[in-house]
Amino acid sequence: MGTMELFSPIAIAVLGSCVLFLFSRLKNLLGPPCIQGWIPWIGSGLEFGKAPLEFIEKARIKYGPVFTIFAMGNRMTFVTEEEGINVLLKSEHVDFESAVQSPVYHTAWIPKNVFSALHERLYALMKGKMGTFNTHHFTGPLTEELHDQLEGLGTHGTMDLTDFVRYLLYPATLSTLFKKGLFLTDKRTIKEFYQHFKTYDEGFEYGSQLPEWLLRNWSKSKRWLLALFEKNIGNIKAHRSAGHSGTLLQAILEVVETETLQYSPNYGLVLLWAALANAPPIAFWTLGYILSHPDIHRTILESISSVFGTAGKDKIKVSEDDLKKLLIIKWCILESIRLRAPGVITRKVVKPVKILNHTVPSGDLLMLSPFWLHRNPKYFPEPESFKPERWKEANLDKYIFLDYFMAFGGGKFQCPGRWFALLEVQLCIILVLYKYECSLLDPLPKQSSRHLVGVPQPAGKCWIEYKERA
Ligand code: HEM
Repeated sequence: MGTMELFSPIAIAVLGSCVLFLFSRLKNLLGPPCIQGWIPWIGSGLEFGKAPLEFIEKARIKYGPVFTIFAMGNRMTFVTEEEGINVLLKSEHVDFESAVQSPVYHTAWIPKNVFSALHERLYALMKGKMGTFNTHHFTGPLTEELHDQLEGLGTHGTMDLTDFVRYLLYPATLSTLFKKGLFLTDKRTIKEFYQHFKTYDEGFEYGSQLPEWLLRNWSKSKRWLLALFEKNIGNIKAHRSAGHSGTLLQAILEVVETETLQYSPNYGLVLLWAALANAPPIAFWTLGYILSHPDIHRTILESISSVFGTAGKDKIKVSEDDLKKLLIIKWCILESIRLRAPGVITRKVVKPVKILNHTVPSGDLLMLSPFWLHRNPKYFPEPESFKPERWKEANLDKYIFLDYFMAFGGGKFQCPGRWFALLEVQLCIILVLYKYECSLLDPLPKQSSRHLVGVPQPAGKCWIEYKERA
């Protein structure tokens, strides 16, 4: 073969792809162990998709503290211990925005350029408005809204606990963060709203990855919710109660509209999901855990009586001081969040990073599972037990959680709604247990392991019986 032939375009292309192939194998060799299945692109997606939470824990046991799962064209590298967690939370070479841009586009049609242009400003705004200096502004309005809802429950009844907490928290959250009385006005809209939000929330994870034509019902509900915001956006912007600086959504829309007039309903939808997807299931789990631990239930009732007296009929006001005296309830909420933490948080690797003796290549999604991290006995002794008293060790006065508690994520973009979420669940539990004698009619269900995004939902129904205190 002559030199000219050796350098023909075909030979160069073949040689080039061999080098690329070898290079990618080498990258894989240096990278963490990879579970890649045998079907191109889908990889281990089929098995992973069936029960993702269990799949990642089995992978950790088999492959060690850092491993990669290849599924649906994505490389997801999981970190489970200090070294990897530090990289995920602190390295300059991993990025939050690049990791969530695509899911945000799929779930709310916000284009990547708009999202990047606005994200830092909106995050700073939410962190301020719902931060520790400001949460006390929400205590009064949330309490009032919850009282109104409790009145609708009557003197006694039975209800599915999931519906019970939604019925209390959806209107209270929307009125406080969006606009008083938003959406939930007449019976028909309430029913439709609940149905569409449920479908949207349940399909959120698939919707964030798969093409929309595969998910017709989900897509219909997403469009319905977007149309609802479109119809109401003028009204939301116009409505200001006297002497108030406006709601969180109003402030967000002001910032969005400095950049574009087109995507206000889309931002409404993102905030709707963030505000309603996690806190109500946490209220479910907390009430569920309290009511299925008689000693803890009794201690809580005693502390509520010592602060507000025993009669359950008054529309009590709750002060910051009262909340401090009811620390046991906050511990129960945090312990429930520990045990029912989101399946994953994620960042994108933008420059290769070294974790233990592996190099994780750029383009990988770096993933951490708060749910499993909270079950590591190295970080939380007796991890499966519901032990509110472990929160004694946390410096909650200084707003510091326990080490390795990662349910709200961490680093620069930790959940900006965490203090608001804790407050609303606290108020909900106080007011329910003050007004009603409650008991569960079913054993507390297990968590569903179908989803990785957000707080796990219960796998089955659980009914609550409530009766006004004499
Ligand atoms: C117990 C309830 C909640 C849990 C467990 C939770 C958890 C989380 C987690 C894990 C993240 C990702 C953080 C990261 O990747 O480091 C997040 C982000 C976020 N959360 Fe929450 N959250 C809760 C309630 C709320 C509430 C009530 C709001 C109210 C609006 C909210 C608003 C947000 C927003 C807007 C983001 C995205 C922040 C960004 O774009 O940078 N969350 N949350």
